[in-house]
Amino acid sequence: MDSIVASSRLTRVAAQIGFGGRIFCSSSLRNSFLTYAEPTMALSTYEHELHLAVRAARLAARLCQTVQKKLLAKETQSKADQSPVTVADYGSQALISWALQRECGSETFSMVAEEDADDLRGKDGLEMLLRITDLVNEAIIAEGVQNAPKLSKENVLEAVDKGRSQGGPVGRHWVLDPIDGTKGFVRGDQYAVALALLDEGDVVLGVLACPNLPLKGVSAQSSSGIPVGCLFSARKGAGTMLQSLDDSFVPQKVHVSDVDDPAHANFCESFEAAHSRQSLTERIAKIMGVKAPPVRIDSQAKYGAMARGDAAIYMRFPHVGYREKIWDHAAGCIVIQEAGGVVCDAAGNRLDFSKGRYLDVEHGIMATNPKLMPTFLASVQAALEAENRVS
Ligand SMILES: Nc1ncnc2c1ncn2[C@@H]1O[C@H](COP(=O)(O)O)[C@@H](O)[C@H]1OP(=O)(O)O
Ligand SMILES: [Mg+2]
Ligand SMILES: [Mg+2]
Ligand SMILES: [Mg+2]
Repeated sequence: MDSIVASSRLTRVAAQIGFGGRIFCSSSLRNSFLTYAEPTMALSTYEHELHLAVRAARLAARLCQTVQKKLLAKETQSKADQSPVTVADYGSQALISWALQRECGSETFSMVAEEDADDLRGKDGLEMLLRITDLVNEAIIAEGVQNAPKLSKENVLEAVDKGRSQGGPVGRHWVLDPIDGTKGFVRGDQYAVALALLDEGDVVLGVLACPNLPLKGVSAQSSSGIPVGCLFSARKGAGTMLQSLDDSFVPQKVHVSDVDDPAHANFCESFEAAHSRQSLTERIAKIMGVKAPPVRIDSQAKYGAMARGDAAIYMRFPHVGYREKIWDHAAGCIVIQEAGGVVCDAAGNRLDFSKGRYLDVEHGIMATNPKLMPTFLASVQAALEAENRVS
């Protein structure tokens, strides 16, 4: 049975306790919570942690939506257009860090996240820090969190700086991109709050909150009145679920496209030409026999869209010298894999998230269904060889 449906009883109990009660994450303490909540109920592995991740990502997504609305309506005073984005990045990271530590305890908590609080400390960062602190407190109040103390600016700094962990192959580490796709966020387009859990070097769960992604497929994007706001969640061995961010949509299991003829396949890639070598991806598509034009979307929303079959192929080939980070792919990778897809680098290696904050890959990252993967890999290698011959 899928994780979201199977956890409905726990969800009810946990929802009653909310962020006001502390639900522990270590297995012994978790059992004590379960004994208290429901003596006969057994939790599948990581089910409880997935529930916490979904709640935390949803909370952060609401903060991002608030900031994005102000940004687009130009209600926010802007020294530079980047400023409100930074507020949302920090706010999202602080909220998720705070929410997870509140539930899991802070003693053994480890998080590898994109942002740190260096720029917020000191005089120049004070105004921004105060705005972030307000946003975070407003989000906690709006969520109706019981017994939540008001966070001070020092609490916010600490929460953000909890993301400095180096990760690695031992123990558990949360992996967070508080806003993935900053450029899409500024444009009013796609972005994602991406949260995953690493256990002994393996990604065991992932959540992608995509506030602007249409519920009915990415091609519905331009039509007005189409409901938006998707939340993808995946747990090792339990599949990938899609639910709406506002809970108006019954959670359902999703699968990658099963198309096996490249002529009927489409591919997705970065919206930003500066993030991906679009001449290379065009060449790969041509060699492979893909006829449809690329679907260009910002952020890991691409992985979510692909997990439900909006596109059959994912390509990301950054410009030479760019080094990938684990928070840009951990959640998206398990969302695809649990939906039946395969993710690897251009040499066919699985992605290794156990090496620290960086993700070292050969040339780029690719994903598709198992039927298309051999042709896809061969096409990528042919395109890279052709490129080498030319240069
Ligand atoms: N020069 C770059 N090349 C590739 N990716 C980049 C570059 N600069 C930032 N990114 C990151 O690429 C991701 C966006 O992916 P996409 O290009 O598929 O939309 C984000 O994680 C973004 O960081 P950030 O999290 O700060 O937005
Ligand atoms: Mg990112
Ligand atoms: Mg980011
Ligand atoms: Mg960034």
